[in-house]
Amino acid sequence: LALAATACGSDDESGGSKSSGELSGTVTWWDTSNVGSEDKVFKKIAEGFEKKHPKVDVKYVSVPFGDAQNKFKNAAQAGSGAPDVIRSEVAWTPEFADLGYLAPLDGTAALKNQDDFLKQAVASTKYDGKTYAVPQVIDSMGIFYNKKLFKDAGVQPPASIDELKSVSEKIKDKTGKTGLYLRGDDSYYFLSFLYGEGGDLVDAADKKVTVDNAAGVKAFGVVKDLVDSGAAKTDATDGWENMMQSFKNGDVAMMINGPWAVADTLTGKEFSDKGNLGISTVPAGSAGQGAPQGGHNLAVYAGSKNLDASYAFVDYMTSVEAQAQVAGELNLLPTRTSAYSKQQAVDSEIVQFFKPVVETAVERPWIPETGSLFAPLNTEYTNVLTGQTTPEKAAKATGDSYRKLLKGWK
Ligand SMILES: C[C@H]1O[C@H](O[C@H]2[C@H](O)[C@@H](O)[C@@H](O[C@H]3[C@H](O)[C@@H](O)[C@@H](O[C@H]4[C@H](O)[C@@H](O)[C@@H](O)O[C@@H]4CO)O[C@@H]3CO)O[C@@H]2CO)[C@H](O)[C@H](O)[C@@H]1N[C@H]1C[C@@H](CO)[C@H](O)[C@@H](O)[C@@H]1O
Repeated sequence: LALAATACGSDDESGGSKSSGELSGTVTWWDTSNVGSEDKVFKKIAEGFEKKHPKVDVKYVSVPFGDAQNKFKNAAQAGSGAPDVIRSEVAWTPEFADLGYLAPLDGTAALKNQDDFLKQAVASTKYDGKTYAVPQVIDSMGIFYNKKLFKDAGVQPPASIDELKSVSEKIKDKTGKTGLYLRGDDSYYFLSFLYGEGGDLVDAADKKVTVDNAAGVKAFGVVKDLVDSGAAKTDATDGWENMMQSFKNGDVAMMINGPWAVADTLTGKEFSDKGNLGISTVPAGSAGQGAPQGGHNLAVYAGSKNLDASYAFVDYMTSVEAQAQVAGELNLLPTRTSAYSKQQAVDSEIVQFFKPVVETAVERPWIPETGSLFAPLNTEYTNVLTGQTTPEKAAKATGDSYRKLLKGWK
């Protein structure tokens, strides 16, 4: 890859910047954040970078989350059309790094005060002993609930699957509404149920596929029963839209979701008084309680022609000030410890709720294949919820797919 010589100074061989003068040129940034809610704030912060560096022009490109991973891989592979900076989801980062598409950031201006980052947020940015991204947001999941519906039904947030079912039954009796919207087209929304039965997708330490063990079968049975019993409603497609509309319109009393859903939720008629939005921990299963860890990093494309400005942009967008603003305006979780004591983060009930949740969230193995575990799981999960397959068959089919993906794993 040709190392870029910026307009004012050149990068030395290591990619570190020796340019003494002002940064200049363009930085194209692919942002995957939700359009209409999150994107506005990230754009605003990026404009602050341009004010600080008047000779740099940030080209903001909004790329849907569902398209960005493949779009970036295709562009990087073709060597044309890739952005300078990409918002790289935690599972994409090890894969992009493994493919050589990301610039190592150690020793560059992108990485400042590394010790300030939460260790579980840093984990997905490290690959083969190098740092390939900077953590921007970290997240996990909880039960979002409609306090008015809960009051009308005389119920409290459910702490277990059994309580989830009894609470849903009371809500149905008293208000006619369905208790839970369970997203059916994205198996990330299955993980808290899998962890609740003591299961997991894989055991990376033992290089063992575990999604098809007894706990995995049981977990598929739990979510199937939630739908079959009427405690939850689901859809095989357009899950995000249907879940958000149902909850925002008060058609369901609960959804399991994460901080990235808050800004959009608060635009719903049921939550014009944001005090009506309650949030609680995901229900425990028969073996325990756990929610998944997700989030997003900012990474620099290895073939960027403007590494210096890209490093500076990544540093700026993940700074304490930027993270505090994002916590205040979007209720997203900082990845810097120091950001949690900033007033905007302290004042956010959502951030304060999720802080201990992300500290105990279940981490996935940050290996290049981690992101690829969801496509086969999505198929089986959706088919279980729509009655097209059984928990036993779904677990087995998923396990078989994983053993094809993870060469040599048991
Ligand atoms: C299937 C996909 O499986 C995995 O994704 C996992 C992911 O690894 C999990 O961590 C989890 O992500 C959380 C996330 O952590 C959490 O923050 C939130 O993100 C918010 C943002 O916060 C919000 O700002 C906004 O952006 O919107 C975001 C989304 O709401 O919610 C996410 C969960 O939705 O769950 C993902 C699964 O969804 C793979 O990584 C691929 O993405 C794969 N898709 C490709 C697979 C290709 C081959 O089939 C196919 O050809 C391609 O077309 C498909 O693109």
